[in-house]
Order: sequence, then C-alpha cells, then structure tokens
Amino acid sequence: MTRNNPYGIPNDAVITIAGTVGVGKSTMTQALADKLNFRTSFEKVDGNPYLDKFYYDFERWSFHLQIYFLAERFKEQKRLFEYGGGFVQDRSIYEDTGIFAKMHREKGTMTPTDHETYTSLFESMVMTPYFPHPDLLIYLEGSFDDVLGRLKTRGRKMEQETPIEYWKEMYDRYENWIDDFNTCPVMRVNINDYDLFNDKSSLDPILEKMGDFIQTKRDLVRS
Ligand SMILES: Nc1ncnc2c1ncn2[C@@H]1O[C@H](COP(=O)(O)OP(=O)(O)O)[C@@H](O)[C@H]1O
Ligand SMILES: Nc1ncnc2c1ncn2[C@H]1C[C@H](O)[C@@H](COP(=O)(O)O)O1
Repeated sequence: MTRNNPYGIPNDAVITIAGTVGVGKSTMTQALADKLNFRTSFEKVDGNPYLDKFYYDFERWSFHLQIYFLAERFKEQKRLFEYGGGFVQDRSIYEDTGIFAKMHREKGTMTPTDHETYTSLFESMVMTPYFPHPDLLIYLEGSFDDVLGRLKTRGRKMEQETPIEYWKEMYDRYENWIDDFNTCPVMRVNINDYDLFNDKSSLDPILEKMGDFIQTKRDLVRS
C-alpha cells in the first residue's frame, strides 16, 4: 500500500473523529486532513433543516433529525467509497445511534415506535458486512468543564440556550459508550495533549501513533 505521508498511514485510510459536542472534532478533522493531504467529510450543521428546531422542541423533531443525519452520513459514506478512502470524517455514524437516538429514547423525547423504526433502518444500512467500517476511530476526550468552555466559545445560539444538564448527560453517556465500543479500532486522545492553534507539530506524536494502530490492524487482517 502506497503512503504519501511520513507517519505510515496508508493513503486509502478512513479515519473518523468521535467525541461529545464541542470537544474539538471539526478542528481536529481539518488539522489531520491538512497534515495527511486527505479529504474531509464534515457533518451538516449550516443548512440542516431540523437542527435548530430540534433544540427548541426535542419531542417534535428528534425522529426527523435522526433520519436526516442518517441520510447525510450514508451519502458521505458513498462518497468515501467512490474516492477509495483517504478521508478524515467529522463524527462517526455510530454516535447517532449509540449516543443521540438512545439518549432521546431513554429521556422520553423520542417515542419507542420512532426509535424502533430508526434503529431497524440504521441496522439494515450500517451494521452489515457490506458497510465498510473506518480503519480507526479517534476518540477525543477532556474534562466536562473544558468541553463546556469550548461550546461557549463557539457560540452556536441553540446550543447556548440548551440547559447544561443536556450536555452533562451527553458527556457521561459518551464516557460509557466508548468503553464498550468495539466496531472498529479506537485510539483515545486527550484534548490537552495537543495544541492546534499554537503548535501544529504537537499533532506529530498522535499521527505516528495512528500509523502504528492502522498498520497493526491491517497486519492482523492479512495474517
Ligand atoms: N485544540 C484546541 N484548542 C483550543 N480550542 C479548540 C481546539 N479545538 C477546538 N477548539 C475550539 O473549541 C470549539 C469547538 O470545536 P469544534 O471543532 O467545533 O468541536 P466539535 O466539532 O467537536 O463540536 C471551537 O470554538 C474551536 O475553535
Ligand atoms: N444524531 C444526532 N442527533 C442529534 N443531534 C446531533 C446528532 N449529530 C449531531 N448532532 C448535533 C450536535 C451539535 O449541535 C451539532 C453538530 O455536532 P458537533 O459535535 O458540534 O460537530 O449537531
């Protein structure tokens, strides 16, 4: 497999960045793609027809939003496949069901019927041998206070106006979810271990570790 980077990361790799809202996924996605000369796949926030409405009425819009995100992520998956990889993806498809849909179902802001419909669609589309999983999921983690600080700095109005309990619930769910996640290899990165704004070279040790992770996994598959 050819490599066009000094980190041993194959140029057809697909790397997905996971973590709670505001932790720094989009910023990391862009920084890694710049370093690796990879394409990016961002989730649709601007122009999302449901997101804003959802934050002001979870019950009314949670199902619509999940279906919308599922369709968008599936379209992106197709694009990744058509290009033959070489992508960094902002948020994994697994978080939609493992965090968001589950949380709204359990909090009563998505009906059991809607959740069942969504889950069966998700499973028939994603959890099949025909759906390629990423080579590596990078899980960004940090303290709740740091994440909240970043959410505030970013300043999306609907997120600012959402009660802090929502973000805490999500933060705790993420911590539990990642401990059990095993659909693809996971590498945890603490947000205090790099500084994208003042020292881009702080990404280098992370990139080297990513290369080792991906190589080890591919060697295992080959043997
Ligand atoms: N490494 C970093 N150091 C300091 N601030 C960061 C860093 N990464 C992201 N941020 C800031 O945190 C906020 C949320 O980042 P973002 O990448 O949009 O998070 P996410 O995509 O996980 O929601 C933004 O204001 C961004 O500029
Ligand atoms: N599946 C989802 N359900 C509800 N809300 C979601 C889902 N995926 C993303 N979101 C929200 C959370 C944020 O407000 C924006 C963008 O996420 P971010 O973590 O900032 O990239 O969409």
